[in-house]
Amino acid sequence: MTAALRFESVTAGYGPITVLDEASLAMGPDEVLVVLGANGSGKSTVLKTAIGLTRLSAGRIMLGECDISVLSPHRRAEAGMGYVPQTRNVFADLSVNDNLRMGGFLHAAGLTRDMEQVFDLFPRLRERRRERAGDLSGGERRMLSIGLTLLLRPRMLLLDEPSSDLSPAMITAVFDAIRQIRVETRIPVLLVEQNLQAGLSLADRVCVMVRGRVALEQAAQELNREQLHALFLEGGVRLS
Ligand SMILES: Nc1ncnc2c1ncn2[C@@H]1O[C@H](COP(=O)(O)OP(=O)(O)OP(=O)(O)O)[C@@H](O)[C@H]1O
Repeated sequence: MTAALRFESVTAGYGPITVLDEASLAMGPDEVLVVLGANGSGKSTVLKTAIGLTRLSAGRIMLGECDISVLSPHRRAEAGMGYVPQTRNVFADLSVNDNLRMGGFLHAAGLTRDMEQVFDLFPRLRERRRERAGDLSGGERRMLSIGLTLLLRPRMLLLDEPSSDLSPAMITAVFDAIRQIRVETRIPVLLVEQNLQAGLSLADRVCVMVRGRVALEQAAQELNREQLHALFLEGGVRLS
């Protein structure tokens, strides 16, 4: 079966700095692949490399049967890669409604329906749709950020630490929504997480990064907790 996204011995980084060191991983066409690892192990760099924001010095990246290693980020977005960054990417001075109207400009004909789908996923956004995005809580902004990406009708989702800086209740709401997106669309998801419990709750496959290398890639069901502990300790983080 052809993977939806595959890294083949990818070495990549920022300018002269190498972060990913011959990283290989594969995400099936109907799969949630969760990338775990300690702080600074290179998780976010995996996503940034997937969407073309780093310098690739060796290896290649395949989107289905296509080698996208030299495609620009906007071509990768056109090819259906929907990226939700960790940092806020909403227009603080615009209302929730106007953010979504701007985000949905590519599919204007179906915008009303698409916006309703976003509001169905995130009822909290419907309640606050006339308020400035800058006045939303961190969790609500994360919801809006995911909603904006969904309006592009992506063929895969790449999510960078959707749990970061959120309260437990917000983490539950955001992860329930990701689960719902999967039920409705079956699109594959590449999810970077530091929150082990949240990440594992969605994972079909797990990949653990240690200092820029893929130290483990395995079906979530087969995951050996001891091995996971050892890898996190190697990466400098003690699991609770
Ligand atoms: N724009 C950048 N320029 C130079 N170095 C960077 C840049 N972004 C990240 N790095 C470095 O790359 C390494 C991996 O960072 P990355 O953000 O991928 O790790 P991470 O596993 O996602 O960490 P965290 O969980 O803390 O977000 C770190 O040493 C970091 O300092």
